Amino acid sequence: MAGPAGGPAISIDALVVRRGGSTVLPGLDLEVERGSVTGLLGPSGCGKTTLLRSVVGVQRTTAGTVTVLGLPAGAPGLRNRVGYVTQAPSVYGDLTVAENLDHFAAILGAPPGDPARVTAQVGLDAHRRTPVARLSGGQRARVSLAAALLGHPELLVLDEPTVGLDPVLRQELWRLFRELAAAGTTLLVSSHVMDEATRCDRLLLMRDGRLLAHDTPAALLAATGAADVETAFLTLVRTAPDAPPGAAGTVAPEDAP
Ligand SMILES: Nc1ncnc2c1ncn2[C@@H]1O[C@H](COP(=O)(O)OP(=O)(O)OP(=O)(O)O)[C@@H](O)[C@H]1O
Repeated sequence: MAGPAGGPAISIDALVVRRGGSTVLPGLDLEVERGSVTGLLGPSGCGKTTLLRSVVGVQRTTAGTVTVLGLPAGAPGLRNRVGYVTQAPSVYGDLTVAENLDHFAAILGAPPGDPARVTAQVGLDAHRRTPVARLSGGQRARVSLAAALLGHPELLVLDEPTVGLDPVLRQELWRLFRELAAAGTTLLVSSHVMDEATRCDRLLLMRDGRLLAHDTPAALLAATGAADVETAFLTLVRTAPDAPPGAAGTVAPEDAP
């Protein structure tokens, strides 16, 4: 069922996506290695969520191919192998943390003990019996993350998982992401927060649905001569061929992520 174990986790070839009458991804190529943390960075509206949706197979695509763990994105065989956390928490407010996780574990056929394991991983042990509606926004986001960790997915696709979290929690979550990658999980993580970029193995810098760069943080800094990833990004934006005026996601300095 699995693709070749040594193959890339994600392989995208000439992907075109149109949404709402405009072309969001005009022809994107990408390979993501297994067991790595790849950060997807770019201004609001540049197409990050659209790319993540394409990887998990919930986005209607116009052309191109998206291969995930050796199978077409969205294939039934990937259901238990890919975890996806959207920006909006996707858990039931009227159920407790434990009830939510028991519910999703049953659907996935996750092993017994998995709900307790993932609850501890996201630091919500003290809230197991709390209805999700009574949690803070950051706690709710961690319940969604816990649900995505059920069953030990090989690929985790996380859309801005640290939004609304305080610095301590962000640091703890990044520690968890690094632990998961060290154990062989592949993570694709979108973020607006450039200081999180240095925690990634590789960075995808996106503008107007195009990848301006795909490299290690150190190589990006070396190539641009910038002292930090935000400056490197702006340097790349200035030197990249122009996008059409007013195109979605065009970076203005004050809009830089
Ligand atoms: N449901 C939709 N229907 C039509 N167009 C959409 C829809 N969702 C997003 N778009 C458009 O697609 C483009 C890319 O949106 P996308 O959500 O992928 O960007 P993003 O980089 O994830 O933004 P953000 O960082 O704000 O979440 C935007 O121009 C947006 O207006």
